[in-house]
This record gives sequence, C-alpha cells and structure tokens, in this order.
Amino acid sequence: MTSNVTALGYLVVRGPVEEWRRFGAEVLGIQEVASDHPGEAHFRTDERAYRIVVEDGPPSGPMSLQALGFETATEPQLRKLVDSLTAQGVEVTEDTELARRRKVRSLYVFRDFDGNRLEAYYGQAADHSAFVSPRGVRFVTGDLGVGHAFLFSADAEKAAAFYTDVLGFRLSDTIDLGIAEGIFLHCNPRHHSIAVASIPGPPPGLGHLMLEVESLEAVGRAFDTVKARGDAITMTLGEHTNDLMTSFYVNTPSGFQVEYGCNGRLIDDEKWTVSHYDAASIWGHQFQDIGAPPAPAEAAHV
Ligand SMILES: Cc1ccc(O)c(O)c1CC[C@@H]1C(=O)CC[C@]2(C)C(=O)CC[C@@H]12
Ligand SMILES: [Fe+2]
Repeated sequence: MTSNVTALGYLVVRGPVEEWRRFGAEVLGIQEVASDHPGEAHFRTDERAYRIVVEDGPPSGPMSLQALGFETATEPQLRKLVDSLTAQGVEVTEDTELARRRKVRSLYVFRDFDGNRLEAYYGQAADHSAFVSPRGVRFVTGDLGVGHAFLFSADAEKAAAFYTDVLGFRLSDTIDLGIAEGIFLHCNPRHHSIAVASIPGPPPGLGHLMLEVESLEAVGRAFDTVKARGDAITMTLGEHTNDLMTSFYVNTPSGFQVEYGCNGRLIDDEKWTVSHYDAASIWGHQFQDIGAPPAPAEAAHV
C-alpha cells in the first residue's frame, strides 16, 4: 500500500516564545526567522521556510501541541488523501487563510483518534537563503521530514489504526516498554515519523519531538550545553533498540521533550520485517523523573 502522506513536515506548538528563542538557538541549534505573525516564532532546520512554529503561551506539557503538519507530494495526492479521509468518515475542512499563514499551497484540517489537530498540505515554501544553524549543526530532514513525534494516547491501538488505515502509515515495530506498548509507524524511510503509547499519567498529546542531527559530536555538544544551562534531562544518552538512534531527551519550555539524536536507521519497505522488542534501549537512556508536566487546565487544545 502506498501512503498519501509522505512526511511529518512541520509542528506547531504553544510555549513561552522568549524562552524558546534561547532554547532553540542555544540547545537545539535551530534558526529563528522573521514571522509575519506577532506572537509566533518560526524556526528553520533546513531549506524549508520553517519546520517548527511556536505560538506564544504558557507551557502545558503534552497539550502544547497545536498541530502536526503532514506533507503530501502533489496537489492530486492531497486531493486523493482528502477523498479517502472523507470516505472513511473523517471530518475534513479546507482552510485557505491558514494555508497562506502556513506558507503552503493548499491545506486541510482534521483530527486524529485522540483529537490532535492534523494539517495535510502540499507545497510548503522553501527559502532561497541558506539555513544557518546558530550551533553550526546540520539536521537530517529532506524527504524524511522534520523528525518524529511520540504521542501519548488514550488508546494506542486505536490511535495507531488511524495512522495506518486512514493515513497509510506502515508498522515499523512494537516495543514492550513495561508500562505500556510503544507502536512505531513510518511513512517514508525514517524508521518512525509517528509513535504512540498509552503511557499511564499524561493526557493525550505530544510526548516528544525527535530532531536528528548529522553527527554524534553535535549530540554530545548539545548534551554539554544542556548540562551547563541546567535544562531538565528526562532521558540520559542512550541507543534505542528499534531505530538504533543515539539520543538524549531534554525538557522544552513547552513541557514536552525534544529527543536530540543521530544515526537513526532507515527502512526499506521491500526488505522490512516487523519486530517486537522487549526493551526501549540497548544501552543508556536512563529515565529521569522531573515530575508531572503542567496541568492541562490552561491548554489551548481546541
Ligand atoms: C522506546 C523508544 C524507541 C524509539 C524512540 O524514538 C523513542 O522515543 C522511544 C521511547 C522512549 C521512552 C521510553 O521508552 C519510556 C517511556 C517514555 C519515557 C515516555 O513516556 C515517552 C518516551 C518514552
Ligand atoms: Fe523518540
């Protein structure tokens, strides 16, 4: 089965923009660019006009997620996706005003099983000016998209079924995480663009965003910066069993985490077989309890 969605193209989150400016530049090495909208910070990780949008507001943990942007290849592909969503009973709305604001040619809004707001689009603006990382790092993006999103779900099986049956994602593998089962899904060679798990405690929403950089050196330097700044590390350096990514997890000003990693493996659908793993990591990734994320009361999860 071919997927109509080709990549997780962008994320829109809510958080304190001033803190994000420093965090983005100093820790992540993402480049802030001018935004046409006051109270909205735009960050680049490659040639695209933006990959991460931060809407100014209080941190609200997993509820900080405002939208996941899913890319389709062409206008006909986008139409095909919208037709199949409609045929499957998903309510889809075109938003031409938002398309302008998101700098895409055409955009449709719908929701996943947990109510996360999804935006399917084609034709995101690319910027002719060079991407310049304030940390001098290079991100692994291109056809693989911005990275991956790990979603907390009220029912991981049903959440995963939405992404596979409705959006055409393929199962990469599953992991027994002890507290829950993690389900990992791909829509391009990146091992997973979406992962879901029914972790007891947090409300549905964004657990973490993974950003992949080109070298272990870049991961190590970011780790040192996090230590020096005193940001909360939620998982120490380690290597995952399934995607072989070497990474650490740092808390963001929004209360969800960024997984900052390198060396992720790629999937060739012709040769891939699904595995079930008995642990999250080969080594490291020691969990650090930083307490519950901020209460969702203030969240703008509409
Ligand atoms: C297991 C795993 C494989 C690949 C990944 O990219 C990935 O983020 C994970 C999840 C890591 C992590 C975990 O295993 C324990 C439960 C955790 C801490 C969460 O609650 C979110 C991330 C989860
Ligand atoms: Fe991850």
